[in-house]
Amino acid sequence: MIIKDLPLTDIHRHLDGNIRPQTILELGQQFNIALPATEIEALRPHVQIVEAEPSLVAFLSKLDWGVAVLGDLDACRRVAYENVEDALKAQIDYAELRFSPYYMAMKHNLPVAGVVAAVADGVAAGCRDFGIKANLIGIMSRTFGTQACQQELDALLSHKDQLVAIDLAGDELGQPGTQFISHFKQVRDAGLQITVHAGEAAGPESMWQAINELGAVRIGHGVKAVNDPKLMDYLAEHRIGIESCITSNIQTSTVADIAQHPVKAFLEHGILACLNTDDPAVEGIELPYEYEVAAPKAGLSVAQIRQAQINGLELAFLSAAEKQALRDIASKRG
Ligand SMILES: O=c1[nH]cnc2c1ncn2[C@@H]1O[C@H](CO)[C@@H](O)[C@H]1O
Ligand SMILES: [Zn+2]
Repeated sequence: MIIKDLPLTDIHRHLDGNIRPQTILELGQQFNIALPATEIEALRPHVQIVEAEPSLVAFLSKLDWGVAVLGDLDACRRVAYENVEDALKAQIDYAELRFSPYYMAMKHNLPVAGVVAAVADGVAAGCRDFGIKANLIGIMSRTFGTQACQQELDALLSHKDQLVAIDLAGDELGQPGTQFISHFKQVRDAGLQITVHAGEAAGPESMWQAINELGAVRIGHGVKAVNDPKLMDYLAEHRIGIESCITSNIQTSTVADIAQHPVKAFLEHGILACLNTDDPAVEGIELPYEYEVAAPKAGLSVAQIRQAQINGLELAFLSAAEKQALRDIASKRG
């Protein structure tokens, strides 16, 4: 259940994993790109998860058509803008939208820094038109290796004033965090916050590495922490946030059975875990589904779901004053 008089946040939401199937069709037409289908229902299984995929990497391939139709910077601006509209429709008060400019630029050789500017522009226009608050997190797509990530980081840091944090996403098993120590030193030197996808495909050691060597203050997914009691204690004690994405974890086969999802154990342990979507259009879900269907199936009580909602704002990369402003707005409407 969503508590109406508390701010609703989605702080783990990939903008480039949330490109509408209809927009994929339209942009495909606009840029003369041959898609696997020309009609929305036939396209859907190519861009959306139908049943759980065998692995994270298999799941991630479903994002590929969405970025394949980004034929110019205006297309990037459009999907960024539509993402804010989607967030409003999902009742979200504050979103942290993350995106990988290299991944978005790749297919049509767009200028990577240009993609960052276009996304920032589209999100700013969306926030003005739809009246919600959003910040941007820049992603380094580890799947494409360390050199591509350095190029991606250069582009992101050239627009660092538009970003609140940097993330590392993609193939966690194939490209371990140990390869990205120098990248994250640059992120810390630039004064940006750090969240890292870890403990999703790889084990708890990947989370320790993200915290100790990369400087992560939040972890995306982190499901494998349940296998490491010392890490559970550490996360609680040091207030390292866990950005849980229950449905995503089922669809990537990271968690076999939703009733066994570790987010309940995290909350019981006093860890700051919150509920998020990950890639809503690809998953075919939205944030209310995570609160109203997925979280109860994962065994969360009403009080635990409420705590998760509170944690989402607590973990947000916002100042205390910005958080209070969001609380004030929500309490008036409740
Ligand atoms: O659940 C996830 N785990 C790891 N990486 C992800 C997930 N969802 C999307 N991406 C990755 O994020 C970038 C686009 O924002 C891409 O690198 C995509 O593969
Ligand atoms: Zn993610």
